[in-house]
Amino acid sequence: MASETLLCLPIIDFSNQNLKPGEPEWDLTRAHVLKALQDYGCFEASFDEVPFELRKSMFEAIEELFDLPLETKQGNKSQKPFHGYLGQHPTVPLYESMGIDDADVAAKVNAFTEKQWPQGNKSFSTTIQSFSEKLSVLAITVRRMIMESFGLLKYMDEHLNSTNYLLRVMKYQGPGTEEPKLGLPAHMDSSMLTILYQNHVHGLEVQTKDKNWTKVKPLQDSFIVLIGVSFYASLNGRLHPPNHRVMMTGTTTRYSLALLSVPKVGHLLSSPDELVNEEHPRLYKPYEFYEFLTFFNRDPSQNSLSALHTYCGM
Ligand SMILES: O=C(O)CCC(=O)C(=O)O
Ligand SMILES: [Fe+2]
Repeated sequence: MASETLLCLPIIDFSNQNLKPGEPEWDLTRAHVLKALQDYGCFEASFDEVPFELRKSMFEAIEELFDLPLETKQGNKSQKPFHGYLGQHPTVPLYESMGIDDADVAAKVNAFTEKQWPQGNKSFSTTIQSFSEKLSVLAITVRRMIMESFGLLKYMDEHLNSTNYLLRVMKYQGPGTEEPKLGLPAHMDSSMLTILYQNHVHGLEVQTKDKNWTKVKPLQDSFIVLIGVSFYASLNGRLHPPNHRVMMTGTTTRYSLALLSVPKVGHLLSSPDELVNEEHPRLYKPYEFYEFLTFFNRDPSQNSLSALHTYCGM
């Protein structure tokens, strides 16, 4: 379907100092979050806890990483599907990406950095860790608000402790034409929650409920928050993850990053009984995220929700 429309996602401000559970501002913001996720599965977030200088350093760090020789980048391998180096794929020639697991944990980031730069690169590690740690606060806030909205307070700690943070960094080459070319195929994120941040080059498109593909052009300072399939399953289908893709035009390189809240190895995902009733029968049997990802990885071209249904649907 042609991409013609421009989508102005709801913009929600998380910079307010009074944004604390129990405060009126919190309740108001939580209502906006719920409405945006019900309508689109995603929204734009402004969040000034990540300083401007750090955002700038982050793109410099990512560029430096992608400028390394291909063999070095390909050395970034992982047992976990979709975590290591991805790129040089004939169907998505513009796309390259790498994953840094536990990107908010200094020791883990250092280990990644040492593999890429055996001689060391302290500023890369510091930038990645600091950015991820600061941005994870936004992920926690949004997840708290979602859990509260569905009356799941008693599961809050378990939910927040059930994930770690994977940072995926992306590079999309400009195709050198004004005719849009596929940067990243349509998909839903398997994560619990995803927070995207991009340089000045647009390209993200989201499929709305009426099935139209619409361009998302976030403000320069905005993050895009999307709900993932793991949250959909944990909420027994209450919030739907958005289908999204990247389309590229022109000659400028697009850099983007995604901070993914992903279920920890061994954690069993299941929806609380409170969200199961006659109107909402249980959708999935409890499942382990990485076992599902391994199953999904056998045919990543399939829709991840139908893959989940095949894997553990009731
Ligand atoms: O580059 C983007 O803006 C989107 C990336 C994305 O959807 C993903 O990594 O799952
Ligand atoms: Fe995505």
